[in-house]
Amino acid sequence: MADTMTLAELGLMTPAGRDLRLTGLSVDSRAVEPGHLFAALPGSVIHGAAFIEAAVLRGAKAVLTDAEGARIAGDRIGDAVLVMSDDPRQTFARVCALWFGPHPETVVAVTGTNGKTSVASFARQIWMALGHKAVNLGTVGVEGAWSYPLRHTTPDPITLHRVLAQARREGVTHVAMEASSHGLDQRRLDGVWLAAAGFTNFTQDHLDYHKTFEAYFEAKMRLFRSVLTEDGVAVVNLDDPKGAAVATIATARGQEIIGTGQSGGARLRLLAQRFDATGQDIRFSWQGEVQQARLDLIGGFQASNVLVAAGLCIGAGEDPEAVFRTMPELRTVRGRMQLAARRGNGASVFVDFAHTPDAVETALRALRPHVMGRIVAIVGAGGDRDRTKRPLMGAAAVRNADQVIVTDDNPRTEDPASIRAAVLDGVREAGGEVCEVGDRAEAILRGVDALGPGDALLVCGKGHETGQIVGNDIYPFDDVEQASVSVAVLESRA
Ligand SMILES: CC(=O)N[C@H]1[C@@H](OP(=O)(O)OP(=O)(O)OC[C@H]2O[C@@H](n3ccc(=O)[nH]c3=O)[C@H](O)[C@@H]2O)O[C@H](CO)[C@@H](O)[C@@H]1O[C@H](C)C(=O)N[C@@H](C)C(=O)N[C@H](CCC(=O)O)C(=O)O
Ligand SMILES: Nc1ncnc2c1ncn2[C@@H]1O[C@H](COP(=O)(O)OP(=O)(O)OP(=O)(O)O)[C@@H](O)[C@H]1O
Ligand SMILES: N[C@H](CCC[C@H](N)C(=O)O)C(=O)O
Ligand SMILES: [Mg+2]
Repeated sequence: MADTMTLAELGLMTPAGRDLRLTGLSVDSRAVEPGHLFAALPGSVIHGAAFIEAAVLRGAKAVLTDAEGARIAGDRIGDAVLVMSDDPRQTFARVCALWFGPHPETVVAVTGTNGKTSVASFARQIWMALGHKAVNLGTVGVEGAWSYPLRHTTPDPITLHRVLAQARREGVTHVAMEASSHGLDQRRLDGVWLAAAGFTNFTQDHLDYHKTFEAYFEAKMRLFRSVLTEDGVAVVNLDDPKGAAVATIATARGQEIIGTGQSGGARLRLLAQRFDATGQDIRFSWQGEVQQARLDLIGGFQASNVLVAAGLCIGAGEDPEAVFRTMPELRTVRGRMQLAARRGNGASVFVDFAHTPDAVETALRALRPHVMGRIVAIVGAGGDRDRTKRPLMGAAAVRNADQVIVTDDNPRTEDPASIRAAVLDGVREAGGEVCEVGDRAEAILRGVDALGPGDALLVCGKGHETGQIVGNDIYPFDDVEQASVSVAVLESRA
């Protein structure tokens, strides 16, 4: 990382052709230190230009903004130098890349409503099995050959480039990162050079932010339209209804396509799956050549994620045969169809991160072929998030489970009872057996108690999370731990 850099070294031009030396970068006026460049970005709540005066008072020497920002700032910019850009978020992302210096040699990114963390983890596991020093970066932080906590799935460009440059210094050569729709829309990863980019699927989420399905899809497509260059490889799950549209966008950019899935046109094509209690065997073909592999992973959709991950590794230069040989070593991602506990009567408890209608449906349907008895589902929806998905999640649960318990999942600043009521509306509309248990620990206990021999419980929504967010507080809570505790309590009573 540079101690200081000039505007010219960062590729920034001022209207008067002035240059000056900067001591740092910030997007938040409260983080500005003397000599910083302050990026006054158009926000979803307010334009950052409203804070230019505060940033200059704290010593900002240069301000990067757009025409609207310059208008808002007026003469409050004082002696600081104004740098204008039509797309200041993109310019800022590129500035961050230059400031923090090179990232690991090979970076791939994956987008999609569901499956990003799983694909990123599988790609990292494949690389590590092949002897590379690799990490995945996203919802679960940075994991693998080097670890680092993160607050966002796709961090802001300052954090992202600081962390990537540090990973390189730690000897990391390969990174698989998640590209969230917020991150893509806000150009957070526009300064990253990608070898390959992947698409898993497109269903409902985050409409609170994007407003329409079209805007949500277009945000995701920025990965192929803008971030991945022409010589990058696009790995596209063609089984998704939007897969063909994604492939068309990538082809128009001249990107090489690796299609995955059951579709006839897939270069990495899934031919057959056979499920058992601990995982599945898959038959697939690579450019027509048939292969077979054992996956110790629960859920048919995990095979789809594994193929996208394999495609990304091949797209980034690995030998396909070597990649396929690593498949039996892949382990489930924390909190994704994770076997958390087993009762004395043989019933299993799985913890999964399903927090969208499609994920709830996919996860429950995927569990079915692994289970001989009934399936009980625990479901809840997050507060301060897309409200329209709540009844749809309830309906998805009741359509695909034999019994449903509705509970709380991070109510945040909303009234938990009204979130549960919205989920219950969906359950009742679809018809089916349901009970409401607000306290999540008790819901899990009751779910485990309901299990007979051969039954399974799927605890949806929190996956790897270790807290329940109520108001602005986070209370320690871990579904995997609660599942074990519940089994222990019930077995000791038996
Ligand atoms: C909705 C959203 O993504 N907001 C992000 C966005 O904020 P914003 O631009 O809308 O902020 P704003 O409040 O309108 O303020 C505008 C500008 O003024 C600046 N400001 C504000 C106040 C002040 O005193 N001084 C100041 O300079 C802000 O830094 C900002 O640049 O830009 C900020 C700075 O980069 C981010 O911190 C912030 O992420 C918030 C914290 C967030 O929670 N984001 C979540 C929703 C998110 O990004 N999630 C995704 C997806 C997860 C998933 O897949 O489910 C993720 O990648 O994690
Ligand atoms: N390919 C898939 N198709 C449908 N559902 C999936 C798929 N992969 C995972 N899921 C479901 O989505 C949940 C979340 O998976 P994962 O964490 O990999 O997704 P993500 O895209 O990273 O989510 P987030 O946007 O919250 O970061 C899983 O627990 C599972 O229920
Ligand atoms: N990245 C997602 C995770 C949701 C997890 C779920 N437990 C919830 O709180 O809704 C979000 O912040 O919308
Ligand atoms: Mg994720």
